[in-house]
Amino acid sequence: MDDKIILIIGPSGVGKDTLLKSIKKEYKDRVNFVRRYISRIPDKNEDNFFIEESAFSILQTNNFFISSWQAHENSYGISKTSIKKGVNIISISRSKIKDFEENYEKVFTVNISVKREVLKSRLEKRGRETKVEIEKRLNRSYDKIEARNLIEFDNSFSEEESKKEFIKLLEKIINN
Ligand SMILES: Nc1ncnc2c1ncn2[C@@H]1O[C@H](COP(=O)(O)OP(=O)(O)OP(=O)(O)O)[C@@H](O)[C@H]1O
Repeated sequence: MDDKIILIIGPSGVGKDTLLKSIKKEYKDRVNFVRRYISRIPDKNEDNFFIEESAFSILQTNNFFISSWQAHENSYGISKTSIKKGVNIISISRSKIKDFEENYEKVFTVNISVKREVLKSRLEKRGRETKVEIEKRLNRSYDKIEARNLIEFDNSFSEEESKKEFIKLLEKIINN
């Protein structure tokens, strides 16, 4: 099977980690859920590697990451060795799509979105950020996404419904 990279992008709080977590058990033998290195403590929806900022910069200097970025004052990275043969799913920054498209032929980018008021209520309910930080996230504006294979995914529905729709999409990509 050809290697495939499925990039998951979308604003903070849109439900990326929740969506990936919901399908993990079912797909763990068919899909590599790539864990990110993050310089903050992961919350309960995440399965990532937490490392100190100082360790992060050592890894970065030593070319450990295929892609790394800063978001909301934290560092995020994907190690080169964590991408495996077959299908890989990775939650990344929308600004880093090219890092993968330059290295892999079959890259699919799934843009997760919800309406502003849904995003607001999800961020408030999660309670990870302060009111001011939430307002900043809601007021961020986004440029047009440049991606080779861009797929839009509306995540405004219940977790159950979103999961079903996401599985449909995933099957299409895997069997494509
Ligand atoms: N379909 C859904 N229906 C209702 N609530 C949801 C849904 N999906 C996610 N949530 C809730 O919304 C909040 C944000 O979700 P999550 O942390 O998965 O977002 P994220 O996109 O991964 O954010 P970040 O990029 O900041 O890590 C969580 O509290 C989660 O429980």
